[in-house]
Amino acid sequence: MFRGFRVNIFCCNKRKCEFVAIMSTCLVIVIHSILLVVHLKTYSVISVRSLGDSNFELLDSNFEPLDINNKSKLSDFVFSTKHNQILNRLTPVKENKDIDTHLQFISNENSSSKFSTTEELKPGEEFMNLKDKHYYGGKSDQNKHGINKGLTNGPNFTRSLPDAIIIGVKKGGTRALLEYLRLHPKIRATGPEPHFFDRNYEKGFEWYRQHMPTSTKGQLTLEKTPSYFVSTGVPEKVYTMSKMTKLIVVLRDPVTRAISDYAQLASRRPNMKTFEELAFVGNRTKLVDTSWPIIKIGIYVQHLTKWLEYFPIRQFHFVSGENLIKEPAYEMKLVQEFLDLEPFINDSYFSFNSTKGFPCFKKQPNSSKIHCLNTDKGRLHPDLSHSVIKRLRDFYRPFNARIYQITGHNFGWT
Ligand SMILES: Nc1ncnc2c1ncn2[C@@H]1O[C@H](COP(=O)(O)OS(=O)(=O)O)[C@@H](OP(=O)(O)O)[C@H]1O
Repeated sequence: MFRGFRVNIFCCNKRKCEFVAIMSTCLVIVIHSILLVVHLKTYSVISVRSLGDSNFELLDSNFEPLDINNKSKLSDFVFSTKHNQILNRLTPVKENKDIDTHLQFISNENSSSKFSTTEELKPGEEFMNLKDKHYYGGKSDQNKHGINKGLTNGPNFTRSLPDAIIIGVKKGGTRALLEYLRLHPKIRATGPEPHFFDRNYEKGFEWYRQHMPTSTKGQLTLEKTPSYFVSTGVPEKVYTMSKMTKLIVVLRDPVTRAISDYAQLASRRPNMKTFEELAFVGNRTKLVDTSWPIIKIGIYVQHLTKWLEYFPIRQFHFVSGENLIKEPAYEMKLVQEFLDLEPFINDSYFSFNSTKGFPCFKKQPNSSKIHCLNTDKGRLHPDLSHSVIKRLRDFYRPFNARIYQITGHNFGWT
């Protein structure tokens, strides 16, 4: 009877009836798929950004920070609301020797049929690609250039363009400085280098902001990309973002900096020419080859002059790369002053590791756990002859003298 009723209502003949049945089934499938996608997008995936063993943030599927006290949101996941317990439920964060930021993309345990795999993302590249796909809105405030300074993601969280940038120099000790600065509760810093002003500028400031960590009111946002110091056009672009940006430069003896840079390159390219072959030109004259980027980076005054066309010298802070190793707490005191921060990072955070020959640090002064930078920081340098070193020192001396004058600081490079 029911069959007859359906046929009477929808179908004039059998073929038409079959057609209606197929179309209805398709419609139901499409509606289900849409609902599934909406559900997945909204609830089923979260990411976790680990900032260290006890420090991390949870982001929802739109990469909005999750308020972990908001149980209604978390109830979508089978997680305990305690930080460590949440972390324990993830596949272990891959040992991160360089304490860079790691992201993990995990499935909602409630919806294993939808996402059955756990995908681990590498820091940096993958993190950025993934985030490119997402955009989240929110209230924003604009600076005088019309660029949004901050984007509000709820009552407490904001992603802000950086207040300060460690712009250089490559192999100066920039990673150490950034990791030390992270110890300060008023500082939020990116792990990977965003390379916004030298490689990703065309992606726009919104892209840049997405790569900044979340921060709360009163916290400073920071990033480090050492190539900014020497890259053409970067000073103007940073100025366009904000002429108030504070600029930090870690300067290291340009001779040891060049050797360090070479050691890094050579470690990746086994058949590389020797340092001497690359650093000098002319068989007899043996002039220093200023076109070799490794040499060119060390002519600090040339690069700084370009920055000074846009920023006054008072907006820079120069850290001695050598002293950052000898007296990290003292250098940190100066940086904190420059950033108008309470002096928080002091001697009690550092512990010199004589095997490594470098300071390591604790995340809490009374903690027994000591963190050191990866072994690619503090590499063995190639042995160069005295005459090679002397020629390089003679070459850099006049440029160094100008740097001492401009910065008002004698770095003591002989
Ligand atoms: N605490 C601590 N641990 C290890 N290494 C330290 C530290 N402080 C400063 N340094 C020095 O940092 C040098 C690497 O500099 P960067 O971090 O700026 O390098 S990079 O540009 O980001 O590749 C690195 O250079 P090399 O020694 O030539 O490897 C170190 O001398």
